[in-house]
Amino acid sequence: MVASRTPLMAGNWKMNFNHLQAIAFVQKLAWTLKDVKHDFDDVEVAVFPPFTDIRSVQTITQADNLDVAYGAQDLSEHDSGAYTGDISGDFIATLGARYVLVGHSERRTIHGEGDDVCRAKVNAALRHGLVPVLCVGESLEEREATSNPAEVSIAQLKAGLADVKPGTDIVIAYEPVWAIGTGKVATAEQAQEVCAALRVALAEQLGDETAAATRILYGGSVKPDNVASIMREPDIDGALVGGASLSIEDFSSIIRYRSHVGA
Ligand SMILES: O=C(CO)COP(=O)(O)O
Repeated sequence: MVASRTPLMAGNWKMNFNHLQAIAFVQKLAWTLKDVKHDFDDVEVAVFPPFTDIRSVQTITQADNLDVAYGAQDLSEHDSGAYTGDISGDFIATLGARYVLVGHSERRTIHGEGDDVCRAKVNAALRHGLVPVLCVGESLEEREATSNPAEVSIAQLKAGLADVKPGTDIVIAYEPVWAIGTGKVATAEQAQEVCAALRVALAEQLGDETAAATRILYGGSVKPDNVASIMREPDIDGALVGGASLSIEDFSSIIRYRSHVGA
């Protein structure tokens, strides 16, 4: 269990960067962040590269003694065997990864992963000592069809965590589908409203102590110019960044959000 809600700034590279590009990117990120460590002392940084890059990211972070965690963007719900194309949580953990995304909206919509699959994947991650980052969020149609914008996310959270025990180290990422890759960021108030409701749902499911210690991230068009206002909200403990995490300049600025004017 995390002792406190250390802010987590996570870059989801999606299907970008081959392993050679990943090496160049992480080396440059290390170089860029080296002299400004005091700006983000108490912030945890993580990247989520494609599977084929993880070994290279491990090597670079070890060689440079770099304080950047990494994780996979998905995992198999199975541990080993005849599952062509699947990647086991065991393989990911053996590469020194700390995290794994589960139920990203692109997996849910493009690959048809429903709540049962997400639940099995959360359990698989935990079996291998990985911290699952369970992604939840509503589509525009779902948001418009209800008076409670948190309804869909709460249902996804409860289903995904159905077998999780109190005290387990997990991360939740609220990513409204209508804000992903669209440039349409949720307002800080909209993001806070759902994240606060998710914390209440966490408390109902796993108890107050776990809910108070669990990090809830916001994702969806996070950029250097909106991250500080999002991070000011009391129930938002970090960001899951897509497009802007592919730019050294933008991602390092997001990591250093505390140094932004007015932050
Ligand atoms: O899906 C996301 C992160 O997982 C968000 O992507 P964008 O930051 O590109 O909107």
